[in-house]
Amino acid sequence: MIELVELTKRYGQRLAVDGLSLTVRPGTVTGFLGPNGAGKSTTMRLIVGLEQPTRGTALINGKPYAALKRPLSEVGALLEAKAFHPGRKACHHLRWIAAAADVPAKRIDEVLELVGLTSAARRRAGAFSLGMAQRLGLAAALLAEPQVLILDEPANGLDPEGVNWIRQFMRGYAESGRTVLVSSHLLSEMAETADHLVVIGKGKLIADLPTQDFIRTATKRQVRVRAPEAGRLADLIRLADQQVERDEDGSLLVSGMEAAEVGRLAAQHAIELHELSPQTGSLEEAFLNVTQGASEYNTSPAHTDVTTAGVAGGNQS
Ligand SMILES: Nc1ncnc2c1ncn2[C@@H]1O[C@H](COP(=O)(O)OP(=O)(O)OP(=O)(O)O)[C@@H](O)[C@H]1O
Repeated sequence: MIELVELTKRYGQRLAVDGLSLTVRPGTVTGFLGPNGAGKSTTMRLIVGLEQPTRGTALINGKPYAALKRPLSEVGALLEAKAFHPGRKACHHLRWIAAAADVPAKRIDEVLELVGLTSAARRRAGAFSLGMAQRLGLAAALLAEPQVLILDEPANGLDPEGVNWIRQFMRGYAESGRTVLVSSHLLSEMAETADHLVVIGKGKLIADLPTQDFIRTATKRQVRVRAPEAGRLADLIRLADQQVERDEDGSLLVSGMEAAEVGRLAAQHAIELHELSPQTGSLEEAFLNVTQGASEYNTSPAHTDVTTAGVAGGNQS
């Protein structure tokens, strides 16, 4: 379990983490989300004692990192993919960590096998691709079979097989009763992996709740309806003071009513229905809704102005 109490980190004028209080529980994968610069990596570094808080505390299994007797068997962290000596072979990198953590050498082969790096064990880590470096970092984090796993963007650089593997792995790890905290910008991936979400913006807590609740509360709930007499049904819905819009494919998207209510209304007026389906929003939609205004680095809309773009002196005439 990880507990943060009023955790705060200031760098000069900048409050990177601002009074974060939350608990990351065992048995679940907790996704840690936030726009760029929100303070996710800083929070993770504070948890594992790589930074000192300006104020507040971070506890792992009830203790600050520095007070853990066998830190590597309590918490494994993958924070920086290329945190190894580039000239060292992968197996040698793991050997010194194993020695420091008092882990038997045979465990090195097990973790290399687990992350799919057995065939690269004797290659120099400096020549590894980003995906291979991530796998090696994960192998190091897992050496002492820690109770708590903290992963900062672990899917970064992984190929599709690797992304799928890490998702299954994190789920399995949490199901065995351990704690997993993982940050990621891959929201569709997070929607499938995380049971619970912590969302921060500008260092502050925005949301801390189960993934499905987060999506439900932060997105528009709609019901899609297909009916030959869509126009008549739309009029009845508006008469009931609810909102309805026509989608491009001719179906209706009703807001403010449950599917059963729309079905009842249609039945009362003998309107034939060809589809009646509640629409669930996406994690991406929910994330964008709640982090509006909490993002420091906003971009302009993603379209290209063809009248001026890419043409030096394009507005001369
Ligand atoms: N060592 C440091 N010195 C000064 N400022 C820092 C330092 N580390 C982080 N910051 C600042 O703290 C803020 C939070 O950064 P952090 O890397 O924790 O965000 P993040 O949520 O992990 O972002 P991203 O999604 O881009 O990785 C940023 O404004 C960053 O510039």
